Amino acid sequence: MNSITLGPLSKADGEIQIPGSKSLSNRILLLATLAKGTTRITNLLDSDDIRHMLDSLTQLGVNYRLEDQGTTCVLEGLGGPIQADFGDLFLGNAGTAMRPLTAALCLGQGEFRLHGEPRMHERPIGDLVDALKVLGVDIQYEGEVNYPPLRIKANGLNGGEVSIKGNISSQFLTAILMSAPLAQQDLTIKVDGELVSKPYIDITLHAMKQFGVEVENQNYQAFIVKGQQTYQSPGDIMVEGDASSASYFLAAAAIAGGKIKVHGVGTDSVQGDVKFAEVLEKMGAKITYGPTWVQAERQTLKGVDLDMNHIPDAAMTIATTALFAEGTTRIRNIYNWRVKETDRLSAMATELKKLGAEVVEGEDFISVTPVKTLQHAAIDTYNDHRIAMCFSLVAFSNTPVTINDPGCTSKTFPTYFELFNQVTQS
Ligand SMILES: O=C(O)C1=C[C@@H](OP(=O)(O)O)[C@@H](O)[C@H](O)C1
Ligand SMILES: C=C(OP(=O)(O)O)C(=O)O
Repeated sequence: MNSITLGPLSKADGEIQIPGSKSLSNRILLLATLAKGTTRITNLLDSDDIRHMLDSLTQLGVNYRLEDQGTTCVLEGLGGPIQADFGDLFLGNAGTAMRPLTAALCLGQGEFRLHGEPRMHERPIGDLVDALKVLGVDIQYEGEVNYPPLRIKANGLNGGEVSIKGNISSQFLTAILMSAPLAQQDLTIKVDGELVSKPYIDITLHAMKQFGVEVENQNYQAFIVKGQQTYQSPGDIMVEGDASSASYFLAAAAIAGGKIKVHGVGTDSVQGDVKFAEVLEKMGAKITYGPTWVQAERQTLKGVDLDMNHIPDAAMTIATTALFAEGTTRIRNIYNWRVKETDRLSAMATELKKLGAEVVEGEDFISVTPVKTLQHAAIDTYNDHRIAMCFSLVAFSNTPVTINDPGCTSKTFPTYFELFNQVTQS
């Protein structure tokens, strides 16, 4: 298997322009498709998750052209539902393509099959399917109940009232929200139980607003959306930098000597993962912000004990940053790590232990206590981009680290190791 060995490194210094947000790129592509008018999207992320969305749009007859090495997309909106009669869509392991497209395809009239990589077929989607069935959709599982592949015979989406469980993934609610304005009547969506990853709903509502649709948000417990609306293209729209991708560079500076300024995310950002910088600050790092940048600088770090349900992706970066902090770090309320690219709770515990760290894996938490000297280990990445990226930080210890299958960062950040090498020194 392909692998890279990094470090030992002693310094992280420089400025980084972070690539576009995955969450915003896929939301904007879908909304631009449903909207009236042509949208010019700049700073689009060029990665596997976005390519799966774009390839699906091509198959569904949507016209767009890519410019600037895939970071600009000029897309002709349909001014309503997707018109295709048929589609057999491969969505890799992109939750932000699979879940929103499942709901959006129900708005039209065609027959569709949605499938993905083997892991996508292990990631639950039953809560979304149940809600779509209540809204009158003919949607079936091809194999195991609750998991893709799915088959849809679309005939529009009814309005009315629907409940959706919020405790597995916020992407199910995001999916229904984005399609709701094109439903046949007004729709009230009630959230059943706890809503995980709540800030991602703010990203959804923000993107919908940019396309001219307002949602009544009743304290994240119910959402009211008027039916029979038309999204309006804003014309030009820029995708802000990816706050989860920024986390690795901010952590690198907080751990190593030096200073890193990340451009593309800042106090103006709509992404919840910007709050990762606040966690670093709580650990002791020096953080400064501007509207579109964040800078981190090293100070002595100490462990924290925090609920990180709102920043599940960036929380993985905290798990490896914890190796450089005094005392124990406990990351709580992250149950849904288990249903992402891999079972992240189990995988993170296994790989952190390989380095010699003391790790406790709970049902919904992980705690990490560092040791003075880490052992050299070959880190397995489980086809999980974030495992590859967050373990690169181990290179700031006195021992090198080997990352197996580093190419898996292509899901959201194909140029990660290139940029990491640019701002780090031995
Ligand atoms: O809506 C989104 O863009 C996302 C929501 C989160 O997933 P969950 O809601 O499943 O936690 C996050 O982990 C994922 O990377 C992107
Ligand atoms: C959970 C993630 O991805 P997805 O959008 O496929 O859910 C992630 O990027 O960490």
